[in-house]
Amino acid sequence: MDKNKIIEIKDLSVYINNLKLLKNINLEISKNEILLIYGPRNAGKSLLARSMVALNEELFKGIQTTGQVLFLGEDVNSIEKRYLRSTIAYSEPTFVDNINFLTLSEVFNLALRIKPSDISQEQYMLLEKLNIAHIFSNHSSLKSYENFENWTIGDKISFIIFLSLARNPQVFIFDSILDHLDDFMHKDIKDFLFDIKEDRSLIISTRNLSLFSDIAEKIVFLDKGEIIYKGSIEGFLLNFPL
Ligand SMILES: Nc1ncnc2c1ncn2[C@@H]1O[C@H](COP(=O)(O)OP(=O)(O)OP(=O)(O)O)[C@@H](O)[C@H]1O
Repeated sequence: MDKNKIIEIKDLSVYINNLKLLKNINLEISKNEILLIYGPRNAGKSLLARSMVALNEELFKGIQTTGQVLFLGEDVNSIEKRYLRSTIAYSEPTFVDNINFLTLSEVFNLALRIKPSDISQEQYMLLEKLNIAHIFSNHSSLKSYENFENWTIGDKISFIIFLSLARNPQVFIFDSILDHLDDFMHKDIKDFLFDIKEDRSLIISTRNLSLFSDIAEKIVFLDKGEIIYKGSIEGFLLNFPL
């Protein structure tokens, strides 16, 4: 098997209530690669992204899948879910809202089994790169950020990336979540993602190609559940000028 091939999708179709919403998808994702899943609203980006962590069946009734999604050669449906979702870190915009139901201490305890004030030097440096170290710089700041309602959306997205990284995943999937960053955060997060892609794969789904075309190598253009184009960004822009 090609060791660089991390995810392989073979003739994947997804039906909900007998409606074919993803149509015969074939796709490979390799190590060290940033792949963009690009397409308009309802193109099927989330269905495709979630199929890589076997999540659609858990979320929706009346779903039927044909074809296969392989992670390192193994069908994702036969991989233990907890392991699958720590090695493929999937995040999407509802995470940003759902985190409001917990406090910072609770999230730290659940995810890392430590208190926010007990982070290591290494973790602090990571938070610095993600632009959120100021929150962890002293007790009074930690106190004022204990409630996530006091965080900006950008800070919460950075924090979600921090938590995913702690589990050392081999693949990151950002399902539309990075579209919610402002321009200032965008540049820093993109630099950060470019740094961490070594030995990993990054999959970014977006409706806004121009935000990520400078860091991605490969693009899949989806429309109405079908792959319309798959290949290099340059090739895409030649065929489908923005
Ligand atoms: N649970 C569901 N029941 C019925 N149809 C669904 C369900 N989930 C998704 N769909 C349909 O599947 C299609 C693809 O949806 P999906 O959420 O994957 O699109 P998307 O490209 O991620 O869109 P967006 O950019 O708006 O997030 C849409 O037509 C959507 O209406």
